[in-house]
Amino acid sequence: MASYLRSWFTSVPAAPPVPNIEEHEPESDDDADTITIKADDDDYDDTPPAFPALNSAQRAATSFPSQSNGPPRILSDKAAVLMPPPPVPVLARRIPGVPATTSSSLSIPLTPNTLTLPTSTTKRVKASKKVQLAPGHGALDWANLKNSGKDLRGVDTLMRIPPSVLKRHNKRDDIWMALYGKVYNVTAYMPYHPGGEKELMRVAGRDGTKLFAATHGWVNAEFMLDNCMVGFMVPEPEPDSD
Ligand code: HEM
Repeated sequence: MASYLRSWFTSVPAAPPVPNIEEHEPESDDDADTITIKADDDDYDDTPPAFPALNSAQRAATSFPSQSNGPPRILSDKAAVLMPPPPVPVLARRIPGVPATTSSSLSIPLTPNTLTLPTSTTKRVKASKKVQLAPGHGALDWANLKNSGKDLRGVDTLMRIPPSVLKRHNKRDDIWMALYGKVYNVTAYMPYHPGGEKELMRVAGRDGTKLFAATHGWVNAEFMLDNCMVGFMVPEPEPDSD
């Protein structure tokens, strides 16, 4: 057994010999076919080529004598001859809130009223007085009802209506009002009014033009209520003097 093991160990082949690498200086640089790889990085010349090339026509044509051969000159404060800055416009020099004192004909007259800065950037928003309308009573619903062909006037013909007659129609279920000289039966419109029925009742049976214009002059009541019109406002007739 021991002899077997001995013979097994002694028959293991020996490791291959490590080659010994040595650096050699090239014998001669004159040989053009030989490319020599130098071991030391310090021997490389990393300077970039001159651009434009030193012997280029571009460089020869330059008008700066100091630049003829070297790299471009960097402008220093001393060497640079710069244009003076443009004059500052009069308006740019104004102080907000202070009227301009200049008498220049081109300056805009500044008054504290027009140019004072707002003291706050918060926009004051007037609280809306719109009411929650019942379902099915929006602007479109009213437009549909108005154009449905249903009689919303309650009268056969347009009439001449004096204030005394208008005054008789001042109840929730029979409400007329005058707007810009025309009289409307707004009974059907009541539940559709975004400002609520209470607001309309304030002008029930009287001329509501002033209040209407003060609240929402932009609303086109003439169009919205065209099928509710019952007549025109006229002055009260003179009592018979018999
Ligand atoms: C019968 C004629 C009238 C029509 C057709 C009418 C129509 C309207 C409409 C379309 C709006 C909504 C406005 C919007 O969206 O900004 C509105 C809102 C309002 N209306 Fe009238 N209106 C009438 C008469 C009046 C009158 C006579 C008053 C006052 C007495 C009044 C008081 C208001 C108010 C307070 C609002 C809410 C405004 C808000 O805070 O946004 N309306 N109305």
